[in-house]
Amino acid sequence: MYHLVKSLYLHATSKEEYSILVLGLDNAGKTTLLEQIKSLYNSEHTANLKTVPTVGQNVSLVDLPELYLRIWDVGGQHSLRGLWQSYYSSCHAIVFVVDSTDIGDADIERLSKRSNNEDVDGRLDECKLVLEDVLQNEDTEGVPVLVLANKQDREDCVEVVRIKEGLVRKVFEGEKGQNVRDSRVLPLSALTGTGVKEAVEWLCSRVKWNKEARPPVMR
Ligand SMILES: Nc1nc2c(ncn2[C@@H]2O[C@H](COP(=O)(O)OP(=O)(O)OP(=O)(O)O)[C@@H](O)[C@H]2O)c(=O)[nH]1
Ligand SMILES: [Mg+2]
Repeated sequence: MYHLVKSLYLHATSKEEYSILVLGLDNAGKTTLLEQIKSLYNSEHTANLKTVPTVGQNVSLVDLPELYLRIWDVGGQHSLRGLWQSYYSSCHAIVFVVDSTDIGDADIERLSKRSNNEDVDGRLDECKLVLEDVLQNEDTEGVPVLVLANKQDREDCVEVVRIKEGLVRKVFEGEKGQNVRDSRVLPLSALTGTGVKEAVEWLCSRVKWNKEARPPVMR
């Protein structure tokens, strides 16, 4: 009887916890995004928008009405990207943050046609290769991916529709895009907070949708 009551109590008081892995090149805005998420869902937290490059990881547990999100923000510098794969098998969704001001015109088809001395693409090629690498890893198979076109507050940003059509769709539909998976591209300004709520809402709906393939942990 005690055990029954205890398990009923635990069932009534516990919530599902899902892990979200935030990836992207260095300087994309991952840590700024995490700060905004924390301040949006925790009234006691004031966002620290004076970030420094992440060496290692930042992790936060976000308490939402229906579930918990454990958000992992990992360093995006080249030398740190090798660590990303150790998070893949236990994450429930991946957020890939793109700096919309550092990817030229976001048209990967034109990349191959340009001559070597034309340097107008910012980090488009690097961004494409890194995203492909994430999608190709067998441990990310079937994991929902949210691409965030960040820094949309800046005048020199590329619009989200171009990032979607010129870069993301081509990577996802290309031979390195791997299997069909749930994905979305959304605009964001991590600095001002515009688009943060929509991003979190999309993540919540997709991790629940995918919970048979990647079950949550109870907390
Ligand atoms: N204008 C603008 N600047 C942003 C935005 N998001 C981030 N930044 C700036 O971009 C720089 C890098 O932001 P971080 O959040 O530290 O980038 P990161 O992706 O965590 O970088 P790493 O930790 O090196 O991987 C900082 O100067 C931020 O203030 C944004 O939406 N708009
Ligand atoms: Mg960081």
